[in-house]
Amino acid sequence: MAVTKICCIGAGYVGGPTCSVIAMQCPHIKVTVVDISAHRISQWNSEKLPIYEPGLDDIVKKRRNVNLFFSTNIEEAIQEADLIFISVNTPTKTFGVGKGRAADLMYVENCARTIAQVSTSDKIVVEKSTVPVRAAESILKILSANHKPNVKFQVLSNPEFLSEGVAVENLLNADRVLIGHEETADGLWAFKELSKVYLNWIPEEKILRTNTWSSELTKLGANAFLAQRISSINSLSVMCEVTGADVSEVAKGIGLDSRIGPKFLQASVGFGGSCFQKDLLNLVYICECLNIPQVAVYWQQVLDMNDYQKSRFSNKIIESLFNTVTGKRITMFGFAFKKDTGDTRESPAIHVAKTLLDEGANLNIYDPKVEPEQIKKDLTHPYVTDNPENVIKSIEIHNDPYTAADSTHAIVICTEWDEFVNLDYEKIYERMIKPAFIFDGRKILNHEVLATIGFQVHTIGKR
Ligand SMILES: NC(=O)C1=CN([C@@H]2O[C@H](COP(=O)(O)OP(=O)(O)OC[C@H]3O[C@@H](n4cnc5c(N)ncnc54)[C@H](O)[C@@H]3O)[C@@H](O)[C@H]2O)C=CC1
Ligand SMILES: O=C(O)[C@H]1O[C@H](OP(=O)(O)OP(=O)(O)OC[C@H]2O[C@@H](n3ccc(=O)[nH]c3=O)[C@H](O)[C@@H]2O)[C@H](O)[C@@H](O)[C@@H]1O
Repeated sequence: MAVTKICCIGAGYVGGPTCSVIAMQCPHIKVTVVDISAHRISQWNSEKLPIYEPGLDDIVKKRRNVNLFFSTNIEEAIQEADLIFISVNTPTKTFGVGKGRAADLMYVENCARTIAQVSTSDKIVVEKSTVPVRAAESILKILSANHKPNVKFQVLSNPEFLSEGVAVENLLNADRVLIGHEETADGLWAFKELSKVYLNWIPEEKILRTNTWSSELTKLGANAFLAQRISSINSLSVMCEVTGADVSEVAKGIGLDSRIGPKFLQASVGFGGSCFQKDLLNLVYICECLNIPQVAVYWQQVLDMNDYQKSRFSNKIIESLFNTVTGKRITMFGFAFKKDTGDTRESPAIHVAKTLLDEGANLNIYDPKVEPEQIKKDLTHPYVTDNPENVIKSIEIHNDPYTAADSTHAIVICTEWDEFVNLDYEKIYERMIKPAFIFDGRKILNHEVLATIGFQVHTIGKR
């Protein structure tokens, strides 16, 4: 069998871009991305895609309705596919056993049940969602217990390593494609079939073959390592602020060691995004279940340091503004969890906004890509406030950075959007209440120039 039809369940930040790139690189394969959300599918079929990702619009325009399809007809897409990616969300559980820590595998399990129920031919089922180690075992058990006669399944683990904002670039030039398979002849066969899809554009030496459990654990481990580097440099940023060292200089000096390397050493307001926290919590929970508390405590510290960094930054804003922000108006530049995405999941900006709102501040928020409705949704979520009406009264969402800064006491940079670097800060300064403050949570601005203009400048990791 050669794979000619792929179905991807889950049209999100992973399923959408990944399948668009597969469709572009494999014109001979029909790729159908399905979702239970009719709204999401209609967005994928519209002019304005549901996610902002540089380069994605072009690919979708070229391949949509050629060999790339977005559909809500999940059963049909599963039935006709040779290979099925499960790319659904695996959020942190919000209830029951493991609440607040374990990954909720409900959506993955639902997919497995649907696949088993509707499949009338053999399938390769590929776990692309990030899952706890040994999740493939549960998927296989569900498939095996519910399948139609004479239908066989192989389950592969093929975790995704893309970063939002550079997803297309990451997918086209992946550092590696990791495929874990069952250690049997059928498992090896399934590995080869999936490899053949990637070999259309990924060099063979970049395809890494492991057993299923290694593959699952590698994904959690990779995110834990990346997050750990950020917490490590953020911990040094605290020391810099009390000693007079400069964290940018320290990071450069550390990163020039070829054993360490320069990436992921950018001190910040703290890491955000849908995965680092979720995957670390999951790793910690797995360690506790495996009765290895020493390892659990080790990784928990990465999260604790991140919480500390987010609180430190928010508290610094209040302290600097003479210990009160009640009734003051503050500008937030950036709401997404990083630049070049409209995604706000676990964005540190939400933490900063919550702290300031709790203290009675009013906020003018500007982000080039986050939808106003999303900002309102995030800031009126029960985790953020028990008084949503009050929050709505206290925030203004702007579509221009200059009006956002008008008559405010301070600007807080929460996201490192390139456009913030080149704004006319003299013009902005003139329109602000004095003394005018800038809190650069991303270390992207020229602080000397800002100080010369008259701003009181505060940043991370530098006195
Ligand atoms: N966002 C990212 O950058 C990355 C995410 N991941 C992992 O990939 C997985 C997916 O993440 P995202 O794409 O960000 O999630 P997402 O929330 O953007 O998309 C998931 C989609 O799955 C759909 N869905 C849920 N259950 C379904 C079902 N039974 N049938 C059909 N559709 C269903 C949802 O409606 C949603 O549209 C997660 O496990 C995540 O940890 C991995 C690497 C990168
Ligand atoms: O599993 C996932 O979801 C993905 O998680 C991250 O990707 P992503 O969250 O999209 O973005 P990152 O570039 O990793 O940034 C995460 C957060 O860390 C922050 N960050 C990043 C790098 C740095 O040096 N300092 C820093 O504070 C970013 O601003 C952002 O808030 C990983 O980088 C991907 O490899 C992985 O596939």
